[in-house]
Amino acid sequence: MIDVDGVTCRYGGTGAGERDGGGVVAVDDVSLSVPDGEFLVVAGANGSGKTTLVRTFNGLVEPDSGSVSVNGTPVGDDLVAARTAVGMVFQEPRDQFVAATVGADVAFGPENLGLSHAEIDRRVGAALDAVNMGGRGDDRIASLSGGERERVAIAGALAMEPDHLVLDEPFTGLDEPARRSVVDGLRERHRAGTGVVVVTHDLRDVLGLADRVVGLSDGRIAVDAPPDAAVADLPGLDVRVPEGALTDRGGDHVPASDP
Ligand SMILES: Nc1ncnc2c1ncn2[C@@H]1O[C@H](COP(=O)(O)OP(=O)(O)OP(=O)(O)O)[C@@H](O)[C@H]1O
Repeated sequence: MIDVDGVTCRYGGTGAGERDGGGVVAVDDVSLSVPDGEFLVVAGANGSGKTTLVRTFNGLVEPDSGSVSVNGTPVGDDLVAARTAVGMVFQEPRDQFVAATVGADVAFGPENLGLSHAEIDRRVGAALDAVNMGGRGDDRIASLSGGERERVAIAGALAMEPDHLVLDEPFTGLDEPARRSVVDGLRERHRAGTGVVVVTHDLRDVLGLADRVVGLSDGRIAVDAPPDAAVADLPGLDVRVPEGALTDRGGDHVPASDP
């Protein structure tokens, strides 16, 4: 469980305690609980605070006020526990690769947990299988397509066996087959019990998978509802919803279409 309580984050300015004129308020007094196993979509226009908010979940961003705890422990008290429980896949996966080959990259996190070689191998194999990249451990990351890189980045997070997997705009720059492949992987993870948080300003790929949609506007929660109830309000937040979703949502997959 991730618990966000009255969190405010700002960039620039002179520091905590300053309400006005203190730089940009990216997240403004947000409270939110994310239960284990939930598929949550965090939507909102560019600059609405999505990335900043989710980065507080594992201490990548420290709030100026308010608190975040994971499984009951304040994030700042045990960063390793928070980063083990909350796996993060960044907006640009290139930023998070640390090794030249797929297998070495996915193994990096588990190696840092001090696990045995056998356990590391098991986790790497399971994580690559989960994203349909089984048997590709020796491939060079530089030789992969954008969709394959995204899936390797997801595998790297999965190998930590997180309670929650957080993905920031995972579909940017992917063509439809790649998007579909990532969506299928997320659906499987969710079915297997992992909580999934997807940050996006475009709901076409994930609305059908979501248990809940939180819409941000100017750093504040403007919508917090199941998808069926949320869709009517989302276009007002400059969030793209699938064609027909306002009148006829059904099934558990909304086909992606190119912009
Ligand atoms: N490192 C930073 N320094 C200064 N301002 C920042 C920084 N990161 C974000 N901001 C500002 O904070 C606000 C929220 O940004 P954030 O990236 O959290 O929003 P977002 O909804 O994820 O946007 P996007 O969809 O464009 O990634 C914006 O006004 C942004 O310009």
